[in-house]
Amino acid sequence: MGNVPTTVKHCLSYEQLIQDYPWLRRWLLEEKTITGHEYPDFVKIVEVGPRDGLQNEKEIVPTGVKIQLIDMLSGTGLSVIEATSFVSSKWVPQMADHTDVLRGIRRAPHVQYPVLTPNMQGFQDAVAAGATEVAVFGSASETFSKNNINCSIDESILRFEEVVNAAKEQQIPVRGYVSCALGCPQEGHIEPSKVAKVAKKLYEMGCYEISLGDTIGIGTPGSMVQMLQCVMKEVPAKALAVHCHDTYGQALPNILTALQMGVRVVDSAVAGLGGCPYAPGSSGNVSTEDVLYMLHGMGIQTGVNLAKVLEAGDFICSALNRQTNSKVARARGRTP
Ligand SMILES: CC(C)(COP(=O)([O-])OP(=O)([O-])OC[C@H]1O[C@@H](n2cnc3c(N)ncnc32)[C@H](O)[C@@H]1OP(=O)([O-])[O-])[C@@H](O)C(=O)NCCC(=O)NCCSC(=O)C[C@@](C)(O)CC(=O)[O-]
Repeated sequence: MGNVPTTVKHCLSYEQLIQDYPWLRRWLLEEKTITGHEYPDFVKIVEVGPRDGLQNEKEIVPTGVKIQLIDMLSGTGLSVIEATSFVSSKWVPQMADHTDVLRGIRRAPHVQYPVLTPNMQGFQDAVAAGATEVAVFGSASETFSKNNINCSIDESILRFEEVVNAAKEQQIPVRGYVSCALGCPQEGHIEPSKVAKVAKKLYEMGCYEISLGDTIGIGTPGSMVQMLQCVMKEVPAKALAVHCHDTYGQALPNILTALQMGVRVVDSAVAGLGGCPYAPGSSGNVSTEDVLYMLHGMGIQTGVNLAKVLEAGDFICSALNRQTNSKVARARGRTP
């Protein structure tokens, strides 16, 4: 059953309410719609805090802290926790301990722990460290591709094909990212057709899910609609995820818009950690706590326990000696 405002609940019985308000009855019982939009019963959350959240930290975060964070998140009901990246430590020093992190975590049976692998070297190192799921990460912006992974978009596609083919042989699922889906820190506006082109290539080569990244958090529901309309001509909604940074405070409306359009997977980071080292000005990911609060408030299930995610957020904020970026955590007085 959906949520009925508590103030209203106290005045009238639930039965009385749904009898008196046909629109409410329709929403709660029949159409599962809110103001005319269809929403899913369940949304999958992909927790990216340990990777996207921590990769930009200036001070090296102790490996033990990363492991403890992932272990705490494993007990929250999350089914996917992106653990680390097998990238060059010269490019991203914070992820240099990828092997120790992956080997150190206590894997929960129901949880996948994907890791980023930009090329065959990363893929081989990841598999040697015990990775059972990997992610390749491309971009819709030429400049960002060059800055982030030191190659053009076309070159990156060739590299990813190698990774995906090798992964297929070992039955390792591959997720694909398209960065700069709503704008680029260097090029500004990115045509939706460019996003769709890269998304299509990743999907056709065998990525089971394509995560569309608003890397610098610049999008609005308007640009999200335009981009998704274009991408959905090439990749089915069921294979798409949205990955929103909250630089301009647009992440939740953008996610809501994506859900209205049929997206069922949302990336987020505990405590709103994050920022991309190659995207100046990008702030944290949308916080997992805030996404859960919104979804649960709409009667959408996630299987994730908000209270336990708040505890993991307390832990990492204390370890980093910083305030949470989660509005829900702040509203609940959880500033370490
Ligand atoms: C892709 C490379 C490696 C190319 O880097 P490169 O310098 O072009 O690599 P190369 O092939 O020319 O090799 C140069 C050296 O790097 C080594 N190397 C080569 N590959 C690897 C590897 N996998 N792991 C470790 N070392 C590696 C290689 O062995 C060699 O070592 P040397 O002989 O000089 O000692 C580099 O550009 C890189 O590591 N980039 C990673 C950037 C990154 O992690 N960015 C953040 C993640 S993306 C993101 O955050 C966006 C996302 C996904 O969240 C979505 C969104 O928000 O939109």
